[in-house]
Amino acid sequence: MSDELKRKAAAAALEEVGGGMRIGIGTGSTAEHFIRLLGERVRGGLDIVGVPTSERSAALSREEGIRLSTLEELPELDLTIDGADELDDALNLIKGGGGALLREKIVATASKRMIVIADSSKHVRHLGAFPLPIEVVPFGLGSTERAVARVLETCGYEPRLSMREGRQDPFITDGGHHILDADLRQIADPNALSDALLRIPGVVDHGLFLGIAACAYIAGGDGVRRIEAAR
Ligand SMILES: O=C[C@H](O)[C@H](O)[C@H](O)COP(=O)(O)O
Repeated sequence: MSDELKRKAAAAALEEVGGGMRIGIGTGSTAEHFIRLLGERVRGGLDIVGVPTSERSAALSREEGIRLSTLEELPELDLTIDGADELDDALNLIKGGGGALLREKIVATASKRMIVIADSSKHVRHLGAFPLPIEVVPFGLGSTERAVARVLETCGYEPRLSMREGRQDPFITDGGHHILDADLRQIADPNALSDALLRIPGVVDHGLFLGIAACAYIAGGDGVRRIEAAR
């Protein structure tokens, strides 16, 4: 069911893709539906070029016959279409459940518009039930973890942190970093938390995408809704 909803959200967002566009290609199970549907359109003659947000999405896009480029060749994109782990009414997001948050944020902010695709279970009143991914450099990991815990406490959260594990242990992102997942339950002030985390030198970025998404296609039992960010 949820997989079918993800496909419906992806199909609705695909309508926004036009010939000649430079498209940021997201990561995750919802984005994979988008990549497959985009591949069908490309094989049907649609001429676009994609910039993938992960090695996984790059591999699938190539299998689908989608022409790929980089932000070095194309520093500005027309549109990025990507999934999310959580989104609220203002279209603030938590991303990074699949570990691709850094490239996803770079690609989304290099785009004129970011469109989120999700099933309705991802649409929440307040962000935070999904653990917030925090990407950290391997050097100084112990100290960075302590600094993150201190920042969480200062911001009023219990510092429930876990090092994400992967096939290699710990998990390694496409950029060669690790991920700390912070179980915050509910994020009261996402902007304050974002600023505080980004002041820690060992933190590369985190999964809060604030004021980045322009619209979302959310698929539920009653169809696909399109929500615009109020700005
Ligand atoms: O790092 C992964 C990405 O941020 C994904 O877009 C996010 O985790 C949502 O993935 P899914 O569509 O599989 O729920």
